[in-house]
Amino acid sequence: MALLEVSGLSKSFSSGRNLLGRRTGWTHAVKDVSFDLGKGECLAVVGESGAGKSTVGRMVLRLVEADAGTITFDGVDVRGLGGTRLRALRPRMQMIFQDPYSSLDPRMTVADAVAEPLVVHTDRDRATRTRDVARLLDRVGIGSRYLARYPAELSGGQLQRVAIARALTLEPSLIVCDEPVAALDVSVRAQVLNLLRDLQEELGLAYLFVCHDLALVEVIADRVLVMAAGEMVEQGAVEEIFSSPRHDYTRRLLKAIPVPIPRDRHGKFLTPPDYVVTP
Ligand SMILES: Nc1ncnc2c1ncn2[C@@H]1O[C@H](COP(=O)(O)OP(=O)(O)OP(=O)(O)O)[C@@H](O)[C@H]1O
Repeated sequence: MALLEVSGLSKSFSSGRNLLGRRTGWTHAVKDVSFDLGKGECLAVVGESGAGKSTVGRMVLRLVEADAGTITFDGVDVRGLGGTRLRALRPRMQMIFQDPYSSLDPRMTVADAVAEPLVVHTDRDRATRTRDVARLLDRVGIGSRYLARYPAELSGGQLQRVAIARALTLEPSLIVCDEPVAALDVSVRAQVLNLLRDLQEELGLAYLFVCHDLALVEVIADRVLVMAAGEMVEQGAVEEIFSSPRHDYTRRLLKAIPVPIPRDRHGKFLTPPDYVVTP
């Protein structure tokens, strides 16, 4: 059984109101999307802007309510869950957003931001929390001198590492990564991607990796789901889709791949100063 099974997922948003306050139309953001995601696997959801990628990720976590379809996580019908049972499931499914500046509370220190899920969802005492937070921050490459800093004092790359640590606090088995490196400087993208890859391997995490950059998909993902205008275009193993795309739309996306981040012979992204970033 897959960790996550999604079937027939659909969502429309009201796309505006006229002067009388009447709805003037609907955007069919996601139409009949289905996929499976195994434990420890990475499925990339790709497509152009507005294709419906983020909406799929948000529906899986119930941050946006689906209009139709089923979402089964570890055998549990996610759409059927209410209050307490949904809260109980939350720790196991986390999200990393594109913009770490807006995903972290500017009034919380780094230590408090990472500790917060532990305060809300566990009864660990302060000393245990402090130890766990320090260990997590260390694991994502943030030294203890940053514990008392505020988000405004950190760089984008450091903040995204803090957001990753926060997502890991409750030991999730699935993380929805919504364009997690798109807002970062090219020079730190590779570092954050390597971190995500290493964590996935170490912790057996499954990633639903929303992304528009196919150059990253080739390295980070096992399988890829291509979306256009809310619909599934095709899905399959990355090698299969990259070497023999069945659909013209996928071929166009593949042609538009920007210059990839260089990699070493093990597939690890090279980080400066191993290569020079030319803007
Ligand atoms: N909360 C919302 N209210 C109204 N329309 C929305 C909302 N969220 C998304 N949409 C619309 O749904 C469609 C799909 O949006 P979505 O953000 O899922 O696409 P995307 O593929 O992730 O694009 P991007 O890469 O630009 O984020 C778009 O037309 C968008 O404007």
